[in-house]
Amino acid sequence: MGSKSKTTTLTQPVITEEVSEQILGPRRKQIGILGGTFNPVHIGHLIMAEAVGTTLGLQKVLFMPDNQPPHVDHKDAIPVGKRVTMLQAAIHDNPLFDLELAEVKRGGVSYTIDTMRALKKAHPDTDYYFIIGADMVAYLPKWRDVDKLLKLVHFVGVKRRGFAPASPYPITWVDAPLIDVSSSEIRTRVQTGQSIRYLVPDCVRAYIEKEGLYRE
Ligand SMILES: Nc1ncnc2c1ncn2[C@@H]1O[C@H](COP(=O)(O)OP(=O)(O)OP(=O)(O)O)[C@@H](O)[C@H]1O
Ligand SMILES: O=C(O)c1ccc[n+]([C@@H]2O[C@H](COP(=O)([O-])O)[C@@H](O)[C@H]2O)c1
Repeated sequence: MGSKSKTTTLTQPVITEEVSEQILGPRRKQIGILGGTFNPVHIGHLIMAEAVGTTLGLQKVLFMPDNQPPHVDHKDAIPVGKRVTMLQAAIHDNPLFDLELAEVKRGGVSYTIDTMRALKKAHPDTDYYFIIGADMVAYLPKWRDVDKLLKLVHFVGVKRRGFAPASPYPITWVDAPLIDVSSSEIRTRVQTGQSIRYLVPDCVRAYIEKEGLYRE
């Protein structure tokens, strides 16, 4: 007769999270941030955020619309409120996703270093994973104070057609479905009367139609 092994099933945590934090100090949070102009938000943004959040086991992925992007001519942009409305509608049914309005509230040009300094000061117990497409990875050397920014966030790269997944900086590449969609393509399609069904969530498509966005 072999000896019987005894299995114990724990139905209650041995110590509560509160007690654990008293002993070990505050538990660090792992939060993703997808910054962008979202003019408009499209399925590429949603799929990359879902892939990074679930692959890295992040507690949240925050979608952070910029007020004014640092590197592009902003004349074509629609009012920030409309970009935020579309973003809010697009992410509302995913519990992993949330909106971060720090840059909109601050106003002016949205340099990421300014934003991340403020967020780290407000949430010192959080590790931030700043998610960028391969086009932005290629552009990183031109970001303001990128060396200082690298000490505040982990950069997570997602591949994008036409851009090599390579960088002199320490980037964590996450394998996400390759989605060949861009906001500029959506704007052009609307302007030229082509369908954007399935390229943006239906609520976003309805809003673009109702508000008559991107026709000019
Ligand atoms: N299809 C995609 N695949 C991977 N990354 C993407 C994709 N679309 C956007 N991104 C990334 O998401 C972030 C925010 O992008 P943004 O809001 O500027 O959209 P965009 O499609 O690049 O816009 P535009 O065509 O107007 O330049 C950037 O880091 C960008 O690289
Ligand atoms: O800080 C910078 O110098 C900087 C330069 C280019 C882009 N960014 C950020 O990168 C994110 C994606 O930018 P964009 O223009 O592709 O939407 C967005 O959060 C921008 O604020 C930041």
